Amino acid sequence: MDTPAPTPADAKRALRARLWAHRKQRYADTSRAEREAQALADHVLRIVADRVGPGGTVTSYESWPTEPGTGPLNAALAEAGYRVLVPVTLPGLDLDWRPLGSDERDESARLGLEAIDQADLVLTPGTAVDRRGVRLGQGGGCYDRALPRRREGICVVTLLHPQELLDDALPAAQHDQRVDAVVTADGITWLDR
Ligand SMILES: Nc1nc2c(c(=O)[nH]1)N(C=O)[C@@H](CNc1ccc(C(=O)N[C@@H](CCC(=O)O)C(=O)O)cc1)CN2
Ligand SMILES: Nc1ncnc2c1ncn2[C@@H]1O[C@H](COP(=O)(O)OP(=O)(O)OP(=O)(O)O)[C@@H](O)[C@H]1O
Repeated sequence: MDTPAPTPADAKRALRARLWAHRKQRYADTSRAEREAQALADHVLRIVADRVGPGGTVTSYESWPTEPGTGPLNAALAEAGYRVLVPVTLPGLDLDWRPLGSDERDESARLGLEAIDQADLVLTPGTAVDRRGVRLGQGGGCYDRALPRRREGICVVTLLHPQELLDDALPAAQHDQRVDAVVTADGITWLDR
């Protein structure tokens, strides 16, 4: 019997597994991770300075191990007087938002699903992005649900490791929300969309 042809979802799953294995191997070296997190912060702060007014709102996130580190970035944004919101993942894999520094378990700190409409710039995690701005995430579809609630014209910037901006096209589905730019420790790339 023939093996069924792989679906786009199968292709995404296989690609995530490959890229995550690579992250695990390369970023076991914490000094490399720290160095790259600082460089990433410097690049993102340039975009923020260009696009977000004083005291404006940026949605960021608290990085997991082996993701590009957002610790130095989030600290620098707060220090510079920006309002930083981070996601809270709800049971249905939609995203609520809370201020950076609040307790994730404190339900009274939550701002609601619509709070992404307060953002002047949206930063997202990701696993890979292609040259058209198609983003591969964690596989939950969380950002695909949240991004349509941002205000019109607000840029979406995905933070990746350098080798995760792909020249080969990613499988794209109808629900996939495209991103405007990728920032890695190597610099900023604005994408054709
Ligand atoms: N640091 C960081 N924070 C982040 C993200 C991220 O990528 N990085 N997210 C980026 O989106 C959101 C969390 N994404 C999530 C995606 C999937 C599952 C999850 O539980 N997945 C199940 C499978 C669910 C299903 O298939 O329906 C699992 O892994 O068992 C949890 C969180 C918000 N916060
Ligand atoms: N707007 C939406 N409403 C309901 N389900 C959605 C929506 N967007 C995506 N999904 C579902 O979420 C699942 C995962 O989508 P996908 O593989 O594109 O996630 P991802 O972009 O990698 O994840 P994430 O955004 O969490 O980082 C798919 O089964 C998809 O059908």
